[in-house]
Amino acid sequence: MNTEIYIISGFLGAGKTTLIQKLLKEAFIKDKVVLIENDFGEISVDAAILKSSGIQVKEINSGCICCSLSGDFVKALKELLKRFQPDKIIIEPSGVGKLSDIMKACLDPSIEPLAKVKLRLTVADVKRCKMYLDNFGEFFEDQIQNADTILLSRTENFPDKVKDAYELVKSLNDHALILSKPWDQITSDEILYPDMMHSTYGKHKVLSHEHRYHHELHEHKEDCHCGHHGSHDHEEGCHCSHHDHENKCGHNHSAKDIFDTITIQTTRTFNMEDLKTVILNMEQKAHGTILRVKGIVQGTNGYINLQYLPGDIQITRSAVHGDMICIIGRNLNQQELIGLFNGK
Ligand SMILES: Nc1nc2c(ncn2[C@@H]2O[C@H](COP(=O)(O)OP(=O)(O)OP(=O)(O)O)[C@@H](O)[C@H]2O)c(=O)[nH]1
Repeated sequence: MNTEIYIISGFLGAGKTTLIQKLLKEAFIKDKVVLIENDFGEISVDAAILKSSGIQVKEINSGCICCSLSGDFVKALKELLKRFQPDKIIIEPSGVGKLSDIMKACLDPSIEPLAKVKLRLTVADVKRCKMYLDNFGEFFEDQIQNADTILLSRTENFPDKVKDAYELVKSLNDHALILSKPWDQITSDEILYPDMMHSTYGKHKVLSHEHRYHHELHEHKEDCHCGHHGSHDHEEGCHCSHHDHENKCGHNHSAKDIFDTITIQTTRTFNMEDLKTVILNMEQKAHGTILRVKGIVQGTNGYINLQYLPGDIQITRSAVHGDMICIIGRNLNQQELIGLFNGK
């Protein structure tokens, strides 16, 4: 039997890892699952967290799957399929990865006989999606436009943002199913088998997955406006958003061109208050824009899980051990940030 591939994409901090934890617990509990993690730092914080779920995790770090590692990714995927013969593979691309690139790899002729993409899901944060679209549209749009299910996150915290977020993602992709229920009210079945379920928000034309992939793979004629061009030849006059720029790295920009990532290993023991102070100083010292920070560090009473998004800091106890912090942003001052976390 073919392995099923589930791609869980979404911009930085949208909730991909949280969703994967939910799926593993609720829906995939009896399955043999391998998870492919492509985190943005040198060490994957998400992989460490997800390994604690007891599943096989393959980390692909330091770069986006799509660009520098594209050949390696296909190779790694093939090896995993042959070695583990899993029922399911979950791929969590980096928050600044492009879903179209992951799809391209999964449709590689060497993968197709072994595994089929069952779901392309993008998580979109209702609070930040407009900001991400305005500032990092190339990545955000690609994730939204290539999804067949879009799951809105943080809807319970920001109910007033749900309608606008819904309209925004729908304007970018009107063939996807958009799910907007708070996650504690939505079952994994509703997420994974949406063809049988209904969304809470508006009516959707729901295509079966089979139909969607067929749609993706059909031949694109000159006047085709389907928005899902994957592998046709792009002429000069073509305005679709999926050009294969074969002369360069495979697409317009890779995450490395746009984002700075800093990985800090620290032996420092933090108390909660220290860490809060560091975070408060961080935005000032960074000089540029910090988009996401996450890490696991030693605390005075056990390990601490740090999750930061602009305007949102979460510091909780961690069952998983670690000594690493990853920061992603733009125009960051690396030395200042390393010094800050190391107490210098
Ligand atoms: N309240 C609320 N919090 C959420 C939701 N989704 C994610 N979070 C929180 O947001 C933070 C980031 O979530 P992750 O699941 O790590 O996000 P991610 O997309 O894997 O992040 P990156 O891999 O760094 O891009 C965590 O602290 C989560 O608990 C949601 O729907 N509601």
